[in-house]
Amino acid sequence: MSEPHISVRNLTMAYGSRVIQSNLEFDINRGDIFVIMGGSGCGKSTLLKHMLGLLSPAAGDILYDGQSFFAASEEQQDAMRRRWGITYQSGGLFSAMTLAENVGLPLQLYTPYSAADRADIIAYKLALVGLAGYQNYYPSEISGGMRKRAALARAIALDPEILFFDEPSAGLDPISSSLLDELIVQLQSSTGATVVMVTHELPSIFAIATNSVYLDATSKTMIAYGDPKILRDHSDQPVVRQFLAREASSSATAEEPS
Ligand SMILES: Nc1ncnc2c1ncn2[C@@H]1O[C@H](COP(=O)(O)OP(=O)(O)OP(=O)(O)O)[C@@H](O)[C@H]1O
Repeated sequence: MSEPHISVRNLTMAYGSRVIQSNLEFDINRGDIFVIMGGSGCGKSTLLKHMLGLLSPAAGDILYDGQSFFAASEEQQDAMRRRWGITYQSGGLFSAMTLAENVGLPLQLYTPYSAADRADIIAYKLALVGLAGYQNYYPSEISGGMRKRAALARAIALDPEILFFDEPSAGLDPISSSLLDELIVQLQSSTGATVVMVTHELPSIFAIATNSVYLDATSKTMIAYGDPKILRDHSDQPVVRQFLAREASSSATAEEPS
């Protein structure tokens, strides 16, 4: 079996002396659509920030293709980051820039492409997310679902090997949300990228996740790891089964199950 794309090794995360999660240990394989799950405040975003190298572990490490991120030099870390595409909950588009300028920004910053080549790549990436011809629109002129897709076009501008999402469908209606899910699956299969996402949305979790981890706020560690459909039916942890079997309609507002 090939080396895991991402390995979380004995990771403990803390803010000062307050431990959020400890002893996290799991792998994410190349091409997985991996979901970080758990109740409100359990540490999902904190884990994502560690994976992005924005926070340093209290203990443990995260390996990319077998290489430690936190033991790597700044130069090596930059090279690793260059292979990632990130979309944040808010979308994170620059409101004063057109979609073409937003998607073109990473190309301008990190590639030697000419303006004409960049324009071709921008058109291609916008078409991939269903926004062909929207180059000259500003974020405020398009819908929330379109803004999320534009942010995704920007995230894939540099052909990332890993795509990170923080609550990709937050604030979207169910139809836009399921369109975004379909798009994530399509992009994953056409690019072979590994996808890592934090989400509460059960429909998304069951529609697209190939693997997952469940972080428990009470015991402050992971209590489940695997395909969410299998965990829903067979986890030995009642709290995990309950989390995954709750009514889909309540998923947007669900708090941690007691
Ligand atoms: N910068 C910070 N400094 C101190 N504590 C923080 C900081 N950010 C988050 N926390 C705390 O860490 C815990 C985990 O937060 P985190 O945002 O990672 O959880 P989450 O699972 O993503 O939550 P949610 O599902 O509500 O978004 C929470 O108790 C939160 O209050």
